[in-house]
Amino acid sequence: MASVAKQFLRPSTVNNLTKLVRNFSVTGQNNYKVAVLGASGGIGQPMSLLLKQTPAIKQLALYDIAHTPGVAADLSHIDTAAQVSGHIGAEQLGDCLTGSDVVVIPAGVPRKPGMTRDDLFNTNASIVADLSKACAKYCPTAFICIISNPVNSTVPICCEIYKKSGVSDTSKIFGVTTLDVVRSNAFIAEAKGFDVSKVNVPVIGGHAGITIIPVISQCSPSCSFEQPALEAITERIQDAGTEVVKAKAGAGSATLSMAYAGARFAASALDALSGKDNVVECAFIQSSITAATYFSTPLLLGPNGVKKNFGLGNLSDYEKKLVDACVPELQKSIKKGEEFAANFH
Ligand SMILES: NC(=O)c1ccc[n+]([C@@H]2O[C@H](COP(=O)([O-])OP(=O)(O)OC[C@H]3O[C@@H](n4cnc5c(N)ncnc54)[C@H](O)[C@@H]3O)[C@@H](O)[C@H]2O)c1
Ligand SMILES: O=C(O)C[C@H](O)C(=O)O
Repeated sequence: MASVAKQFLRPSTVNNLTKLVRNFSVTGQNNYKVAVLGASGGIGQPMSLLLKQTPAIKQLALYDIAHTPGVAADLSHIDTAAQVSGHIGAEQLGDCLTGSDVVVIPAGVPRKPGMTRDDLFNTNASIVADLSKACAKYCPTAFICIISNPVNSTVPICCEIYKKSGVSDTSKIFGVTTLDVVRSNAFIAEAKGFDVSKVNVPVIGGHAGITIIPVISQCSPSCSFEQPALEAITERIQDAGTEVVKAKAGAGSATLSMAYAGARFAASALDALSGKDNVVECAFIQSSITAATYFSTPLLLGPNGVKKNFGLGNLSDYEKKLVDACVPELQKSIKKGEEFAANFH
């Protein structure tokens, strides 16, 4: 199989706001409705700011259980085309979602020091299940971009809730693992002295600890590390979320970098919807690539979701060992999500 790196074109979205706006000024018509669920949060607010500046968006619908009228009023004063609406509380969720083409979901609580992402499950599982049920009802054909942790369980929850709601097509439900790609690009560019805007590292697996697998052997431009350095940078990427949680010392987890990564993935979804070619992102989706029924790999996105799953590509022996260790961990998280959804009403 040809190396994914050759097929894994740098996503159409880019590494700074100006290019992001220019990128959509070229390809995006002012056509689409994007909803953000959890829009008042640490991720939701900066991500909504970035989305407000995307010409392809004609309506930006902001939903939360608190503060959304203020966030919407604030953003609506920005002189860009997207019309902003604020929606607060369950009775306004339907209006927020109806007609949405892309829904981004950062709703839920973040980690504090000493917690794992799985420790968030008891709180965030029901939040994501409720919001998934509403998406299945009001915008069943939208791209659903789940940020809320634990992603390795919340994406299966969303898919199962869709099926329970009578929506069999779950092919546009994505776990947003873009921050792992963004981090890998940044850390490797720094280590190798590369121009970071030209670095692309596929990240496969899931979004927690050892399930995060940067495929450095497929890095573009190509690079290599001695084994100790390779293990060190791999572990830094796997633990990067915890690095931020510790640095924030109880004030939460990554928000600004996630807002950037979430806006990038949403912009790629809009690119795909508009029919742009070569829209490639890694995301956590239902998958038959490994024994885990959900797995993140590089995906070619199109108007109907995934056009092509590039799979694992050629892995090094080290990366194959990482995948072997990842799969049972993923299977446990997936099962936990599916069992929750089965009992959710
Ligand atoms: N996928 C990733 O790479 C990634 C990266 C960073 C953070 N996260 C996750 O994103 C989530 C949000 O993090 P944050 O820092 O923005 O948290 P935050 O607490 O700052 O914001 C969360 C927002 O969700 C809202 N909310 C809570 N329940 C809701 C509901 N039922 N409906 C709608 N909105 C609701 C809250 O009011 C709040 O505004 C966390 O679960 C965090 O772990 C994921
Ligand atoms: O680490 C966290 O809890 C948030 C997020 O998953 C991250 O990777 O930053």
